[in-house]
Amino acid sequence: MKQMAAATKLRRIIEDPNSFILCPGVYDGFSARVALNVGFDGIYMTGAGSSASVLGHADLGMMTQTHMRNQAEMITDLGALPQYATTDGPVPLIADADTGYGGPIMVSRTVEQYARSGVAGLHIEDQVQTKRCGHLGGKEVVSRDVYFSRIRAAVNARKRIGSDIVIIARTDALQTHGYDESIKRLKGAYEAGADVAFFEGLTSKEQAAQMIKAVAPMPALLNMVESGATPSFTVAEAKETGFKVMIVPFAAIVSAYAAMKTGLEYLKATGSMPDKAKEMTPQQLFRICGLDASIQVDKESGGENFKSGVD
Ligand SMILES: C[C@](O)(C(=O)O)[C@H](CC(=O)O)C(=O)O
Repeated sequence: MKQMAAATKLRRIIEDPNSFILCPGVYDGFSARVALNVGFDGIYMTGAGSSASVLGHADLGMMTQTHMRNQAEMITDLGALPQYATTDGPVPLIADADTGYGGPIMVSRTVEQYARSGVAGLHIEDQVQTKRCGHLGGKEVVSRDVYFSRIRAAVNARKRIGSDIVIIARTDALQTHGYDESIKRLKGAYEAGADVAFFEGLTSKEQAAQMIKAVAPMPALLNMVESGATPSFTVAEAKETGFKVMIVPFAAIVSAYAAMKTGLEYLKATGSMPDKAKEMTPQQLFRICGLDASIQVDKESGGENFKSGVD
């Protein structure tokens, strides 16, 4: 059976009144592998995490469109591997697309390229080009008209290439323009053809519930940044509030940071790795990254490169 595109798969989930999708944030090939091995139905490419991983810099708009697209494509390639894809297609990736990286022409190009790279959904926001993480103070947003032109460019691009890629309209307007303006922006984005509402920086559970009602029937995404502007929601709470999608951008990176720091501090202090880390063999590490599937490819092709195994 021909596989459905990941975008179509995500679109069906969003359109199904009984579905909900939880996507942990991944930021590179390794974190994507770990999330896929754990078995999530969808994954999220965090721009903040990618910026930290690829550039070693904060989420201040330093990642270019090319960086982000390349990163997204590497991750969708992994989610399409036979060991992760289901009969109805690859594991859907929702990818951060920041401001779309320019005017309508660049937004359009971003949507086309993300779609061609197998991205299932992407979010475009209304921050100025010198953007920052949505949970930092001092944000600035563009006018409603400029924002809507970004959304229109995204929707037109999707239609032009006949893709099902899910367009998620994000607004960062709460900080400077307030709740009502943010709702106007999301509703206007829906009228312009966006599929999902992403109200950045919701400050309370009541506000989240109010927002869901206000934007209905537009489905909504919850950005669960722990210790950010938004209170902590469990998946059960997000579902009950009426969200369709929940992303947890820092799920992998904060876990990785804690473990990395502990291991490195231990090495520095003692001159040796912690016992737990020592237990992992190179083979085990590479098995996380598909070692056995790669060896199988060689074997099935008549290759003899791994005849005597790797163990
Ligand atoms: C969702 C987000 O765009 C991301 O890059 O993951 C960030 C997360 C963060 O930096 O807190 C955002 O909310 O702006």
